[in-house]
Amino acid sequence: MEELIIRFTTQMREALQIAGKYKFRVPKSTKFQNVILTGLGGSGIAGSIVQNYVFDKIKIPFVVNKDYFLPAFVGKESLVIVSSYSGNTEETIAALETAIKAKATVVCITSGGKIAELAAKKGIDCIELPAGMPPRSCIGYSMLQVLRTFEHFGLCKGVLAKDVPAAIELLDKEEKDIRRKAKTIAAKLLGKLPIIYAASDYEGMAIRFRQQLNENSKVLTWHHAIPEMNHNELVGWRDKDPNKVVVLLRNETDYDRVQTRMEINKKVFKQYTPNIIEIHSKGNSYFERIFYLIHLTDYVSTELAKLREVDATEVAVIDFLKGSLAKV
Ligand SMILES: O=P(O)(O)OC[C@H]1O[C@H](O)[C@H](O)[C@@H](O)[C@@H]1O
Repeated sequence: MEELIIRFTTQMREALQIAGKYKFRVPKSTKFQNVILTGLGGSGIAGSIVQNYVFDKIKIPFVVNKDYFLPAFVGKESLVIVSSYSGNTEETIAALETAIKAKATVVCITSGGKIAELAAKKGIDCIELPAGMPPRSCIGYSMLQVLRTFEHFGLCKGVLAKDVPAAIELLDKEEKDIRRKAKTIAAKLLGKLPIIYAASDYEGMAIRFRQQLNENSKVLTWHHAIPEMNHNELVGWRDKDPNKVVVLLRNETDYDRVQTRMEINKKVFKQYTPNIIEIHSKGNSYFERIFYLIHLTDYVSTELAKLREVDATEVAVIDFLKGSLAKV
């Protein structure tokens, strides 16, 4: 896993090439009434992050779907982006079949599997990714193709040409510092329950970190977003527990009232745990900050795996689950 994280900016460069070369079958002038991205785990998360980004830009509804089913409104006027790295995730295949039946415009993002087969059979747009890696390590490949699709249909602009190259430069420059920071953070997480908080527009990022701690470090963790957690979860902070560690993902650009909330929240957390880690992003654009945080927290997850003496790559329990499901 660590080797894949080390080559993250190489992956991003390759992802830019894949995006640049891909020629869509569906014309860019096609207009939609809504957009749905369907995908699970390491492939669905790109959708959640892009959803946070386009929230204040996109003029039509955009729903991220992590299930077998699609919303009832999906029809001829919908764009359905099907994201599955392996192309074999049963929930995503089911959603693709529903999208085809509903006559939606479909774009698949995959390295192969049944989804690539179905896309070829039906003549559907399919952006192919290099195969053979764990899906969660391919977020650079998948996120850039989601952005490519959005840019093709005029749903956002400038990210691939400007923000992503700037992010690559930033990560290459910061690589040593990021790795050093990751080791320090992982040491503070060891043996504790991490509780991740971020501003709402970085909730996708908080989920990504949670998922990486689950799959790579093999730990339980939870996340919540601010301001929403100020209206419920904050009241749950009542018992002193030095085994909890709060991880605040912070950005210079976080809305000022949210930053004020974080400061007040810290005062509350401090009454119950001495462990508060603040991770500050770097970068001048949303995606520079996102890729900075992804890269840093990916390393945190593998450093924590090393400290816990677990294999970051294996997901035996998910294999067991899929094997059991296949028998039913
Ligand atoms: O991207 P996909 O191939 O559809 O996989 C979706 C998910 O499937 C499995 O559960 C893996 O353990 C996850 O890491 C992965 O993110």
